[in-house]
Amino acid sequence: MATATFAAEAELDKLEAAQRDRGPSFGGSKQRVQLAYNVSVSVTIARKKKDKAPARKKQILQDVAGAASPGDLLAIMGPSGSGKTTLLNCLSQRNAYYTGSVTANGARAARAWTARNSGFVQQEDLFIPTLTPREHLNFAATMRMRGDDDAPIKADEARARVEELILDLGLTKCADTLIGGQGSSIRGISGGEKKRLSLATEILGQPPLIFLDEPTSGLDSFMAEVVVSKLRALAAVGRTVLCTIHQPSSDIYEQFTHLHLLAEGRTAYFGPREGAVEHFALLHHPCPPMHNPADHYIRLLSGFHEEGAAEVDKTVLQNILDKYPSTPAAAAARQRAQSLGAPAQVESKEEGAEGGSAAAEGGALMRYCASWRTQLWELYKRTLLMYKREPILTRVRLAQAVVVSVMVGLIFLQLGTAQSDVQGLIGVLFFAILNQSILGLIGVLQVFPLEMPIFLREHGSASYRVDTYFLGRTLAELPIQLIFPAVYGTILYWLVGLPAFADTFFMFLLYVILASNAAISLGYVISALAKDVSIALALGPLVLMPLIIFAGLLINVDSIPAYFLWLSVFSFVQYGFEGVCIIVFDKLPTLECPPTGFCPYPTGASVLDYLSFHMDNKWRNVGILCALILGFRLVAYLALEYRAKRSRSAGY
Ligand SMILES: Nc1ncnc2c1ncn2[C@@H]1O[C@H](COP(=O)(O)OP(=O)(O)OP(=O)(O)O)[C@@H](O)[C@H]1O
Repeated sequence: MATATFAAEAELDKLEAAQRDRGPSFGGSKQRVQLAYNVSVSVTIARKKKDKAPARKKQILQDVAGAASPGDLLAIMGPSGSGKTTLLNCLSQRNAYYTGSVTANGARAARAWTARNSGFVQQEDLFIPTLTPREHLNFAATMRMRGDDDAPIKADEARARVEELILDLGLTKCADTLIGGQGSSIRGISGGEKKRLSLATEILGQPPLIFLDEPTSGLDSFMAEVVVSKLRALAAVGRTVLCTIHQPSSDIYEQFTHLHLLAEGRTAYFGPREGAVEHFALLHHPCPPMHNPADHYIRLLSGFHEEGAAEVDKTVLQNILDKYPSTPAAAAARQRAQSLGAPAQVESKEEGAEGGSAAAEGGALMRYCASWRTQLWELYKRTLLMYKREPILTRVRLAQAVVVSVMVGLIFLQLGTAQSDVQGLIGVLFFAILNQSILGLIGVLQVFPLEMPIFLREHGSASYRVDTYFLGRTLAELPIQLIFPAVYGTILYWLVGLPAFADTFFMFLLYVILASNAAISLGYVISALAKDVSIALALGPLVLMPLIIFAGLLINVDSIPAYFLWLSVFSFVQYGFEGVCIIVFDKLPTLECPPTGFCPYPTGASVLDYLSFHMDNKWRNVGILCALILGFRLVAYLALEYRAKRSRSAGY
């Protein structure tokens, strides 16, 4: 065992020397982290209503212990379902519901500390598809990089670091190509390039600790080797690198300094890579000559103890797992973990021995690198760029506003003031508000569900706050949300021939814009709460329907049942409709009556009476619409905060 450790250290020395010769490249880490862990995870499987079986606990990880120090490239290996991702999530504090301990340099690794001092490369590559790798990295650098004095890094230094990484990770060729993917029509960069971009994003800030979940998944063997050799180079300059990996090729396997082999949530081996050969030989399962040891171990841990065996034999696996704690490898692992700072006794977070648990910390304040203003500005710019790069949606919405207003304007072309025009006037005023409300609400339903995984990831890695994200995103959309209803309202107003008074026209536009924005704000609430786009699209019309019914046309506002009055309070369609009716009919003091026969609406005021609308509500409705806009937006923001908090404490 000692021989194996020395061999690994000698190899590390060689790599470090090569790295020094090659120049600064990945840059050394300011801090060094020794990680030691001993964790268990269990989940409660809820009782099904049908069968009478009680709820039961499922053990996912059981006393899984190990350690990693600067220079280590630790591979967490095991068959599918063995607990690799769960372990990585515990070590990176993304899973807060473990018992046991994870220490960094001898102290409990708190969640906020880990978020600041580690990079986490997820299995799934998540990027804004309309950005280029260079833009994405520059954004990440501004948000996450700190200088030597712990202050945000200067812009030129950040750019230089981005260029260095682009070069180091072989991204030069695709640096200015749109990333694509994520449901966008842009084809974008390749899977290997995305994986290297993920790695570049996470090591930008030179974190001393790097976690990677299946960094080679979806890559061809050459690209997989390239990625793992980059990880080895990162370890060689003093980083502590831990990754899960399913079944590495022998060349990739040779790059790892340490292994943590898992099966059924238990440790089958922890220690230096070379020591595994000796360990399995000791257990009478030596790796056959000329075999990839990784294949041999995974076969054993999957229960196939002989090459070519068709049936799973769990007794061999149980034997390996049961014997592990009493092997020299386990003793060495315990000694190493203790020397790297693991507590002698495992303490349980659930029992409160660890004080503030990571779960409780989930809601604690994260420390951000960029200032509040910088975050807001960068997020605002990024959203604008996204709209600029995919202009089709914006163009379609503008076309919608123009086409609908022209069409409706032509249907109600130049209405007069005769009794027969009153129905048309009421109808077109209702439609003016209704149409913009529906389009506004539906138009934003997909905003947050589509971006949620990226938002949660970026927020989770302390790139930006929830409020700056929400404000940046919504402020960038504001010009569209003001201009399009204004275009729609202007065309409709003059085609229909509504009273030609400047104040009436501008008040009309104000109501159309405010009602549309109240609907958009409600759309943000649904969008922030919905788990995915389809749920948001199903909820949107459901929520909007009663608000339309209570607008004052389909049912008189005085006839709304008492038990629904609370709901009608939120009907922005009603406030907008009443508002436009007030300003238009106020300017129509007399409506032409037929020479003979019934004349139900001799004046504009009689129309308002019929609708139970009140002149005094003209400015009150403006105020209520503004309050609804702010209120709905506040709720949407709180919904995002809630989701971010849940994701921080539950692990993502
Ligand atoms: N929240 C949960 N509830 C119930 N079972 C869970 C939960 N999370 C994980 N598991 C189970 O725990 C086991 C380990 O899961 P984990 O994702 O860590 O395995 P893995 O080794 O990473 O698998 P793979 O290689 O397939 O990604 C699996 O059987 C999984 O189904």
